[in-house]
Amino acid sequence: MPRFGLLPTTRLPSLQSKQALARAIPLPHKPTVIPPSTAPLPDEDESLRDRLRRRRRTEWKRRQRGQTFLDNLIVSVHGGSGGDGCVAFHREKFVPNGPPSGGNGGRGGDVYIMPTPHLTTLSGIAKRIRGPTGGNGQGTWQNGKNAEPLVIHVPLGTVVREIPRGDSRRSPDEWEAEQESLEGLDSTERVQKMRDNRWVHYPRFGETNLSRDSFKDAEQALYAQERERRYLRRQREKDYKPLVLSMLPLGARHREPLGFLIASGGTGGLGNPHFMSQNDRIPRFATRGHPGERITLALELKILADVGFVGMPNAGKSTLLRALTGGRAKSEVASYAFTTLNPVVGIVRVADDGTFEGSLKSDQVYDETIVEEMQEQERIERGELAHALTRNQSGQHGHHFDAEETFRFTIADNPGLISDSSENVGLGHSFLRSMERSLALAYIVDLSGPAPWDELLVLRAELEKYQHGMSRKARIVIANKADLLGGEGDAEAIALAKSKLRRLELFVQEHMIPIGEDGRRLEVVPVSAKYSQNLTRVVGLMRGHVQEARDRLGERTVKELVVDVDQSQLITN
Ligand SMILES: Nc1nc2c(ncn2[C@@H]2O[C@H](COP(=O)(O)OP(=O)(O)OP(=O)(O)O)[C@@H](O)[C@H]2O)c(=O)[nH]1
Ligand SMILES: [Mg+2]
Repeated sequence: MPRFGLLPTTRLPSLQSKQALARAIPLPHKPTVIPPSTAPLPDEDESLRDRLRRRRRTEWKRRQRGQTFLDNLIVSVHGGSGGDGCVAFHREKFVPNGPPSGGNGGRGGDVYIMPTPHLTTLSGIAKRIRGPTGGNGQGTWQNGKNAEPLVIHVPLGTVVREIPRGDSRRSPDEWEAEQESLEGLDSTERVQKMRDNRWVHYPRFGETNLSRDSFKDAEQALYAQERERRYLRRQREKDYKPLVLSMLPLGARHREPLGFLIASGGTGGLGNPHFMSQNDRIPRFATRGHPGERITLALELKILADVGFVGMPNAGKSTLLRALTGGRAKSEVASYAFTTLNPVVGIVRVADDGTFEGSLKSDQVYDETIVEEMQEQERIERGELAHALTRNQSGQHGHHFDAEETFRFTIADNPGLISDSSENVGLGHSFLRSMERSLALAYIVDLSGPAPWDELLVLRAELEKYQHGMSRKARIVIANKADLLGGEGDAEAIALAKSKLRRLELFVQEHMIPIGEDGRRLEVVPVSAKYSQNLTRVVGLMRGHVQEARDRLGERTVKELVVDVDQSQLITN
């Protein structure tokens, strides 16, 4: 017996509040196996404090008026310098003049860039990034330690470009930096400084070394190597292509666990045994570590989601994203406005028969994040998760769907748009820039609100104010929270709900711009994101629109949008 007449399936708990819901959903319980925990459950105060904390963060973000959504950043990256080689001689009882025994320096840390799904903005990335320095060599042939690599985590959809020579935003590379540091010095001082940068001498032997032939030969060889390295590096710069870190959400596996190498660390210096020769049995010099590669990158966050959600705050965009991705996309859900502060991208995986990953768990309720966290905490307290299998182990999710999946598209859940967002009210609209290239947009409105049709007008106006013609990308109107209509299932309430939906449909037919030349109107789909109802229809429609847009764009443009990462190695070592 349906509780309301708009949606096909029902069986909803009758709920007045989130606390009631937490009690209403029976959780499997094993009291005989695990004794009840004495740890206190999260109480009302705690949840209130948490809620306040989250709200304060939102308020702060609002005061920034969208400026903290950083989608362009120039970063100067230095690979770590190599460690210095060591000048030492072996000392042992009864061996008065032991052989040279200085160890080599360790390699400097390489710097990698890695697309990471849970990041949504570039604002956490430092503008100057330096890999760790390698360890210095030590006596008794002890080589210095190689430094750990450093990984820069960036959001998916980040485009990485090297800033070319001649651009004022570019920082000097390792050779240019040295030249700058020598400016204003006379020629003797320059030579002296360059030697200091390259050589380590045995104490009090600096002067003597300079006059020895073995040192002069070694110095010449070192400069020749440097020239060759610089030549190869400059050659390689010509082949740099932008690296688009966006293929990965579409399921590509990481080739390298650390991401993509962007700046190699410098090699370590050589210890004094390396310079032993016929002419010099006791070399009293060693080389310093080489500086790491320096590169200036322009990072641009271009979220290349196929479908972008456009809706007012609290319409349920984040809940819908979570329901469509089977809970994989972690977008925060709460009952206050502007919960989502940055766009979040999720992947919808669809099988041939129209089922999608999110529809595998039919009775799943996607509630507010805080409620879900409380429920999870309760389960942990009861010890239920102690032996729980992971999602992949239990086969409910993930690889299990791989065989059935025939189509996938990405969705971007955006912050709420309100009237005058274009005047930078609310969170502003800077995030829309990341959606300009979405293939389609979906309006999300709250069907339980007093006038969902007015929401549509505001949303369309804001899109148009941002970019003329942008609202033409809208393909579908999702009328969410349909479960709140229909009262207790009485005929009168159902009739009312139906007439409200009908009114919304009529409004869309009369006032919203038709899609394409054939005059097709936006389709209105009533859903309940929270209880995953009627979502198969939404997925079916979105799939059609994405497919259509991809076909229309043609092969060439799609390739431009999604550059194959394999072909665009930024560094070709
Ligand atoms: N009853 C019901 N409540 C829903 C549904 N979808 C979302 N909600 C609730 O609506 C509130 C807002 O949901 P969100 O998903 O955070 O909304 P949003 O559009 O992402 O909001 P912002 O991020 O602030 O723009 C939460 O309290 C949700 O639990 C639904 O289908 N039915
Ligand atoms: Mg949200």
